[in-house]
Amino acid sequence: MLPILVGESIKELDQEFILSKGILSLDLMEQAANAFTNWFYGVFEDKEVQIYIFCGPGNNGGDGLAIARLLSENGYSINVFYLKNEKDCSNDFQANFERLPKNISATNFEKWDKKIEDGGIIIDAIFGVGLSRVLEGPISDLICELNSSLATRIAIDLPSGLPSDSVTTGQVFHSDHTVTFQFPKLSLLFPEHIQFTGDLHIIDIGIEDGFLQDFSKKAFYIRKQDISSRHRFFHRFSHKGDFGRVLFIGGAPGKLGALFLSSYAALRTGSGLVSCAPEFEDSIGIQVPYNEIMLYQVKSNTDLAEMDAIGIGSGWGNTIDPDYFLSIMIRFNKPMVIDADAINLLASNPFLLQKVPKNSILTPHVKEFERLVGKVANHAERIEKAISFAIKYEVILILKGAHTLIALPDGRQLFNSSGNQYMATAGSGDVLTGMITSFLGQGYTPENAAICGVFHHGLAGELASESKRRGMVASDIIEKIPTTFVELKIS
Ligand SMILES: NC(=O)C1=CN([C@@H]2O[C@H](COP(=O)(O)OP(=O)(O)OC[C@H]3O[C@@H](n4cnc5c(N)ncnc54)[C@H](OP(=O)(O)O)[C@@H]3O)[C@@H](O)[C@H]2O)[C@@H](O)CC1
Ligand SMILES: Nc1ncnc2c1ncn2[C@@H]1O[C@H](COP(=O)(O)OP(=O)(O)O)[C@@H](O)[C@H]1O
Ligand SMILES: [K+]
Repeated sequence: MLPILVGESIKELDQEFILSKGILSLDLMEQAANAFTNWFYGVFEDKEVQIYIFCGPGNNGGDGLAIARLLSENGYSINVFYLKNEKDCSNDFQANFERLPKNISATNFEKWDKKIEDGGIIIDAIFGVGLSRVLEGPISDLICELNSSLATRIAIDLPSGLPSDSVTTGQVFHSDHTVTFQFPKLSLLFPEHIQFTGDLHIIDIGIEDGFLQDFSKKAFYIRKQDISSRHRFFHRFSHKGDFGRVLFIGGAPGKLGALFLSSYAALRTGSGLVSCAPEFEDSIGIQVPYNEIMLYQVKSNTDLAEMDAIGIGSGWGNTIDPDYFLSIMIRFNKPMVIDADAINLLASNPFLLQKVPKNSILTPHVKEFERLVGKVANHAERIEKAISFAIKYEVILILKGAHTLIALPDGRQLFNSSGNQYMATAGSGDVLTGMITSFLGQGYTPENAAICGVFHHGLAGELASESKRRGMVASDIIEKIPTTFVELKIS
């Protein structure tokens, strides 16, 4: 998985990498500028448009100057604006300033006539990871002016004004695209920063993943290539018992659909035998809309240990007796998947939290999470609370949303890359519960079940939205689960 570096380690990385390779920081800047322009050529082919590059005094500005040169050599029309005179800028800024071709006009930003031609592109190379304080004065005014323009806006490494791993209260560049180097900066994954980040592109500037590993052992970004090694593989003689027997408990009157969505998602994820136990006094007469799903009744003497995994909470309602939940946890006594109303039950009966089987997987959305841990001010605090919760209760806490966070009991934090906004539709969380429970029942470790469930769920959502967009519903995600195995070449 791709390490996410925070704080001082970002600066150390740069230094150690150039030392180990025996190259200059200027060479690494050139690699970064080449990686950026290669991305740019793929997205913006029209060389007639005017490109306005705003360069700060540090190495982010240096990147901007190197990019200006490369784009100009490739036939694009470039206008450069700098914030400080050359002699007050970083060494690599100065070196790239000297290298600017004569045909590029470079002007102090205070002399800018504030004109942007129709269809123009603004590239923000003002500040990157070296931001040291909130923006103010003329720089803040400049960003405000740029944000009001109709141009396409692109940020290099980070939108200027955004700290790399915390929230900000100041002015920030609003990007349509953020092209960040090597790994996502943590703050780019915060929901409250979406208007600053725009579409996130992580580009490789030549620092190997192995090299990054030494700088972060805690936070990681889950990508497509991280998934297949976490899967179990089945052979020709595998039988349905090998694929696991799973049970879903939930579905109070009026909320049966949630239970069926979880159950059917588990079948599509590969479970051998799927049962569901709706929360009805007499559930035997209930029509299950899928022939493959069995009805089950949880009685006081039912041997739940015969199940390989249990997913509990989808549409369970708010009238469940906490002692009933406790008896299920005690009788099953293995990691289980706890979602929705089961999470609400834990939140209102904290004594139950101590009884949750170790390594269970909790999947709250933001509101359910706040019921568990109290109000939070921002996503940075939410992440901290998720980490502490997972460590304290020795569970896997999956905080759902864009870039879903998987907080592990050993303190590691994994951020998901798959999925999109069209997944914000009723029942899509129930589908996730079904998928994770299915992998758990197929014999995956809780960590691998969580990672595979979250990644495949997001990928299924992406595939379903290709033709459905905002009309996508949770059942469409389920129908695309099998295709995710094809896409990832999982048998
Ligand atoms: N890491 C990598 O792998 C690679 C990194 N590279 C690039 O380097 C970038 C980091 O460069 P960097 O360290 O020079 O910092 P940068 O963001 O340019 O800003 C520092 C300057 O801004 C100033 N300043 C700060 N805040 C301010 C404020 N609020 N208001 C006003 N001024 C403020 C600060 O001044 P000071 O705080 O000292 O007063 C200093 O002059 C990184 O994001 C990436 O683009 C690539 O080239 C190669 C690979
Ligand atoms: N913008 C988004 N990007 C990626 N995934 C998203 C986005 N919005 C929602 N999702 C995913 O959709 C699911 C929604 O779950 P949840 O809120 O529990 O829905 P419900 O309660 O309706 O089942 C989560 O897995 C979440 O990660
Ligand atoms: K920037």
